[in-house]
Amino acid sequence: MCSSEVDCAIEEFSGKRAKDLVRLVEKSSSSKFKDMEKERMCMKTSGLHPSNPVKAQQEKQSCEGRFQGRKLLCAVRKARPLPPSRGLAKNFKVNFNTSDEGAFGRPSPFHVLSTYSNLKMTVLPAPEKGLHYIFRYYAVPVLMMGGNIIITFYCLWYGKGPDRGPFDPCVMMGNAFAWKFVGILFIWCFLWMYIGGKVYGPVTDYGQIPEYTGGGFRFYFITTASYILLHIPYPKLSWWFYENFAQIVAASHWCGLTIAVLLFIKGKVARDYDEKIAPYPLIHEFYRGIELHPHIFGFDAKQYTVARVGMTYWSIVPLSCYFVSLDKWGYNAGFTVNFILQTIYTVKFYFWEWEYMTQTLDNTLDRAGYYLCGASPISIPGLCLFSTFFMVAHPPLVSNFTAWLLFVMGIVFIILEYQVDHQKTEFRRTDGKCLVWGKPPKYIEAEYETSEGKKKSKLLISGYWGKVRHINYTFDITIGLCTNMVGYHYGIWPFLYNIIMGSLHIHRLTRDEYKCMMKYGHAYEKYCRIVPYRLIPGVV
Ligand SMILES: NC(=O)C1=CN([C@@H]2O[C@H](COP(=O)(O)OP(=O)(O)OC[C@H]3O[C@@H](n4cnc5c(N)ncnc54)[C@H](OP(=O)(O)O)[C@@H]3O)[C@@H](O)[C@H]2O)C=CC1
Ligand SMILES: CC(C)=CCC[C@@H](C)[C@H]1CC[C@H]2C3=CC=C4C[C@@H](O)CC[C@]4(C)[C@H]3CC[C@]12C
Repeated sequence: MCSSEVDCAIEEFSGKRAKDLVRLVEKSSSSKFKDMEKERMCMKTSGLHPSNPVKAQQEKQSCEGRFQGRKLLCAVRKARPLPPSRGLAKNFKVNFNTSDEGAFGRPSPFHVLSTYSNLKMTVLPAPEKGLHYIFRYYAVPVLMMGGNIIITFYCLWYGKGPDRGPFDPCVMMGNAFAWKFVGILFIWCFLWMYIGGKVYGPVTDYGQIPEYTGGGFRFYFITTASYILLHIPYPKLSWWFYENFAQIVAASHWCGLTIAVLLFIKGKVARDYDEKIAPYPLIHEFYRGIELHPHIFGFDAKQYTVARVGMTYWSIVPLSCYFVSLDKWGYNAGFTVNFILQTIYTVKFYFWEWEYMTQTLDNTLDRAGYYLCGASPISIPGLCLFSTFFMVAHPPLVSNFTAWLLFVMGIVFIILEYQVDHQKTEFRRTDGKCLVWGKPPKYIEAEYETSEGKKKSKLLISGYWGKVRHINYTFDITIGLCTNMVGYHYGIWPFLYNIIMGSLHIHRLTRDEYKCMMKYGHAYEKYCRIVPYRLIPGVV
């Protein structure tokens, strides 16, 4: 006999495990994290823990009762009916009706767009079908891929300035110069993947040790120097580059798309690791990617497409556009500032490439699909560097003083962003035995589960990481603003990168927090309580 309506509902749900789960949840002191914590606990109690994919797969059936969990919670809380489906995670949400808002707040609307890729798709059962499913797994990939192409080519046409002529869709096929240029660039980057020692990333939960090519800094200098030296035999090289830029981006896009298709086929038929992944609609898998660290021709696909091909554009686009602008208009303080800041940002990237490859979400959470590998060869030159291209035909009108003030601010933000990223890397590298702002760091001990059992980690609460949870994103946004602000007289156009990357940053931070919450549970909740702000101290 059940002693109460609540217990009846619990027994009806799935026995003692569920009862423990709900009681634990109800006891939880902080309700702002209940949704996430319940999700974790349901996964644990039912064997569906994210870090135990194989076991999870075997026991997947045993979580059948989770759908009744929603019914159960209504009884437990005598609450309002649950809100409509939120897709993937919904199946585990035993109680969604928390009225508390807090540091973490309600699951953000940005979750809808999230890929949650490293949360072991194995353990997350296929989402329920419905409108939300169609939107998230069909519409979002199509909109992102289609939108990316349409916006890029429209902007590249418009950015050419008053003498642009009518829009010609044939640019999307490239031309002979563009294909030669892109062919050489891709092959050059390809060859450099074999030069330089090996660098290893953190072992994944399914036992893969990601392997990357070192020597990024040397690659950057030799590539940039070679490009500059090529101007001796071909003095008009920068002009050719600028005049054929849309075609170059188009050819680069076809190459990126081909790599994304190859990665998709490889993920379907020849995975490097037998990581169990739940099936999703093909278009979503293509967009999100299937494998986490696929190797093609013996090297890491994400490093090749993002850190080598993509970031090479970040070096040669500003260089070419600056040469052309000098030729066309002479010295312009605004353009000079834009060029120098873009260049320093690239140098900083290569200086920090190892940390990018081993520590960042792109490489620990995101999979190798269209989003990273296919889009980088088009989006880095076409969107990230659009403002620089745009300013060739629309020279900045800011005063020298404003331009150099923005320069100083940009440099300060680049240094700050580097310090934030480096502070975390050093802290993790030394396992907390380092100085942060001259003092031994404070941290929260966190624990997470992997297929080899429990592991320990630390969450830094000193230094920048003790002030705001994603202050590196804030600095990244401000670097972009200082770089492009020199063109503000031309309205919204120079800020295209800021708008798109700003949205990607917000999407990214929700994915990151979701990942950390699932990985560390209460420890991350504690971190969010100690450091309640996400981007700006005292504000948001
Ligand atoms: N210009 C551009 O287009 C973009 C630039 N960037 C830049 O790249 C850099 C890296 O960004 P990204 O990888 O997204 O994010 P982060 O460098 O913020 O890395 C997030 C990860 O760091 C760990 N972590 C979080 N909080 C703490 C803490 N308090 N102490 C210790 N470890 C913690 C967690 O991983 P774990 O599981 O190891 O605990 C978390 O998943 C940033 O500087 C960002 O601005 C990023 C995106 C786009
Ligand atoms: C669909 C669409 C528009 C996708 C664009 C995705 C990519 C072009 C970007 C996604 C993540 C971006 C980056 C992450 C981190 C970086 C470190 C920073 O120091 C340099 C820039 C970058 C490599 C940046 C580049 C663009 C992305 C790969």
